[in-house]
Amino acid sequence: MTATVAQGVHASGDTVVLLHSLGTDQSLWDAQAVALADAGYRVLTPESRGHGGNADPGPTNLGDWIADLHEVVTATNDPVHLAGLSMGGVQALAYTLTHPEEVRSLVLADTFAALDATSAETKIDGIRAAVTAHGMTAYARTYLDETLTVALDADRRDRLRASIAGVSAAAYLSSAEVCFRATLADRLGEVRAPTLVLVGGDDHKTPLPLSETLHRGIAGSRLTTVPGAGHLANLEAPEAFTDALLGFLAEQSTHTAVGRGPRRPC
Ligand SMILES: O=C(O)CCC(=O)CC(=O)O
Repeated sequence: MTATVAQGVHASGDTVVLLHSLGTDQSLWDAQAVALADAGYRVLTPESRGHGGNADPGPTNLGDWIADLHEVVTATNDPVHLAGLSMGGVQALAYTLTHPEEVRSLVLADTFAALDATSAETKIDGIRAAVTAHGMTAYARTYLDETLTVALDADRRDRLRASIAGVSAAAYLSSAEVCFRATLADRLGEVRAPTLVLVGGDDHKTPLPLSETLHRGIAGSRLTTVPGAGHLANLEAPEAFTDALLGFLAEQSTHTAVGRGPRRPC
């Protein structure tokens, strides 16, 4: 994974690692990275294999993602707050189960621990057929039409479309296979990190029942619905999503988080 630090203000607080979804890149987190940096966190937004600036051909199993993330986290020399959306949430959960001592807190947004096997294979078959027959440029348009429930501004929508179109079909498919075939539901009881489960109220890609399963399985977890948002809840309702994230992290942080307000220079 390539890792970049959000343009730095207050970079001395706890580290928050934000993991993007299938087809997107670190810019998925632009709004939250700025808000978290303003609140005093050090923010890392690594890019998954085959996504954004990460030229790797794609993962072969969950272990690849865990190993990549281990490099990012160990370089911080400190446990991190780990947040992931959809595919990023699967990565965050798998990482927490493997390296629990490195995770201060966990945020699982619009994601799942396991899909039922039939719907996982149906999703994978659909992606394989679409990206093979029509390529990623066409797939990116379909993705936006099927995923967004809120009209993004034209520039944001274009950047999202370009990030998806920029992923190779092979990397998209291998990432989807690893993500959708994850079977972590039986291990939710092992999670000890304080956990926030967030889901867009109109997320029909990873709908509420999947988040309810996470919430039920992870002792002491909190479930928050983001009203008026779909699958990319942090883009579709950035204020509400960011407020929920900041509020949760403030309770878990070892530094005193700075409140929302104008950015201060380093
Ligand atoms: O590619 C799709 O149609 C859905 C992607 C998905 O649900 C996983 C993700 O957003 O990470």
